[in-house]
Amino acid sequence: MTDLVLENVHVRYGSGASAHDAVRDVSLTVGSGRIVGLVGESGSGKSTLARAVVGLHEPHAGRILVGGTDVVRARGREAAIRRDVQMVFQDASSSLDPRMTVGASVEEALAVRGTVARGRAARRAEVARLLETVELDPARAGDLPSQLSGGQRQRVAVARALAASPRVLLADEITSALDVSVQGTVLNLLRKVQRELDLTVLFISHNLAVVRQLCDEVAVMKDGRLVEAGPTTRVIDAPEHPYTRDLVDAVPRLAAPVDTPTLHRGAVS
Ligand SMILES: Nc1ncnc2c1ncn2[C@@H]1O[C@H](COP(=O)(O)OP(=O)(O)OP(=O)(O)O)[C@@H](O)[C@H]1O
Repeated sequence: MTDLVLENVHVRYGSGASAHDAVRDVSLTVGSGRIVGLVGESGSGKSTLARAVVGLHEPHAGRILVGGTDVVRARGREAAIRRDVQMVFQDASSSLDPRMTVGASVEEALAVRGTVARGRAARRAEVARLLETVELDPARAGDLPSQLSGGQRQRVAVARALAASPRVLLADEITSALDVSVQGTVLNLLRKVQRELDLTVLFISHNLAVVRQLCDEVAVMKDGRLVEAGPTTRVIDAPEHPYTRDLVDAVPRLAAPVDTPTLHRGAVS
């Protein structure tokens, strides 16, 4: 059981006159095994917040707790805590080494994170298992990223994140670089692994229709601050903050709930 708790988190870029507070006093809880959507217009601070959680930015103030442990203080000291939180980015093309095969890339994630240290055969078996988990044929392990589709590359990125056996996954616009036709399959995969592994997920997205289908709760950011958070249906169907209302009104289909055709709420494909 691992929850992610943000307490009064501030993240500042630069210093002095050029200082810019990209995240201001954000407090948010992602309950264990829950999926919380983080929405807000471009530049509102969503990625900065997620990057602070995985240690790519140092918070200027506040606490970030994973399963009750302050990860900012523990960082650099406890590899196990670092492994607990993994992030998948928007563009798998830039996060995968183009010269490295898919299998080597996943194996590297295992090796760097120390998940499997027992010889090559064990690592290869673990790579095959991870590829199967993300529904990629292990026979593709010898392929280069350029031989895969965008959706398949994103599956490899998910497999690399899962190599660390994380308890918390941050997904930052993981489908926005993909064709609409494959977005649903990647989202279904995310839901499948979230359920199978009981992951705690912070799901950053511009797409409120997807957030409505996927997320238990939603948090709304504007200018670095959290302006509203709550159960997804409540926030989308009865927004309290005018900014949330504007976001919802900008997506006419949200006015009446609809099924997103490629995303299956009940059965996991
Ligand atoms: N490395 C950086 N140095 C300085 N400022 C930055 C840096 N990265 C982001 N910012 C600024 O911080 C603010 C928040 O940016 P951030 O990327 O976190 O927003 P976002 O909500 O994730 O936007 P998007 O949806 O476009 O990804 C913006 O004003 C942005 O210009």
